[in-house]
Amino acid sequence: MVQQERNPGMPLDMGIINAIRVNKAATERRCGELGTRRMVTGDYQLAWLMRAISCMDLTTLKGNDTPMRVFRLCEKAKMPVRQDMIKKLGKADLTAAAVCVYPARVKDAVRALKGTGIPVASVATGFPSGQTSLKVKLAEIRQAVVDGAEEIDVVISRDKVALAQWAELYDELRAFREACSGATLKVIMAAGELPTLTHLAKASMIAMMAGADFIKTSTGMEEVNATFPIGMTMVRQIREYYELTGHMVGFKAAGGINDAATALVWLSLIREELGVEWLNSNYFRIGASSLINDIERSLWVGLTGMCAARTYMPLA
Ligand SMILES: O=C[C@H](O)COP(=O)(O)O
Repeated sequence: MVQQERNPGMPLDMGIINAIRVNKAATERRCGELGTRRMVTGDYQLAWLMRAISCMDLTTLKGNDTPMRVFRLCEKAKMPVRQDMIKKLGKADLTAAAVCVYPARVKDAVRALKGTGIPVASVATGFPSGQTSLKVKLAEIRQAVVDGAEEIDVVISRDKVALAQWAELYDELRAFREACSGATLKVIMAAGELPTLTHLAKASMIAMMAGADFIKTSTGMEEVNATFPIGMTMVRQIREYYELTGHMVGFKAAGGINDAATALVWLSLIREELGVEWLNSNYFRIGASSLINDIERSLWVGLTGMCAARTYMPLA
């Protein structure tokens, strides 16, 4: 599909922000319906699992990440599923959407992915807590871009949300967007650390007004990460923003997504709430450090009707 013009953002409109309210009970009720009807099966399921892979930011965010671990992850991003399976699935090739690493590992990933067209995403701005100065946050973004990251996953200042400092939040995100220059800006809401779904919805709208290309649920390190009520709240703001401006903003679900069945529910949430136009890597990502193997095993089961032996396909 043709990619739309990048979201340019818009001036902060407090009238819109003040009017945002989320009905938690209704949101949870709606989420309870997900995955219970109209789920894809058979060949369609295989196609959807492949879609999930092509929308995946393969991630490693560990204190003990080394160039070798990043190299191995990049090899997995280039060939996420065994070659013979890809052939059986009737695909010419299949890759992950991006590889996501800490800033110190960007150069390793850029080197490993050279010539593949797979972008490197760097977390930044004092990930995961964001508890550092604006000056340091901006320097971190700029350095990651200089090192070759094409996508920057920034964290919001949760204190600004808790204190309802909406203008300050907008200004900071605007500055992040400028520091990214041409790189894709993904704004992590760290939703599990925000007081309510209404705060999350307001912060999501502000991120889009400030020019976010994607809004992302979580760092993967909060106590509560990518839940469906969190995702539902965010994608509904994406829909509002689209109706307001005509700009499609992407959505990234991240944190604790580690089985194929859950990944499929995320895909159906996007299809039902935003439409199939969003179901590609320009507008939808799943950030995950341990999902790919379960999807690979599910593809195997779908292709052969048998479970893969531990020795044939690693469990993790
Ligand atoms: O951005 C991606 C997340 O950090 C991944 O979280 P996970 O390790 O729970 O899959």
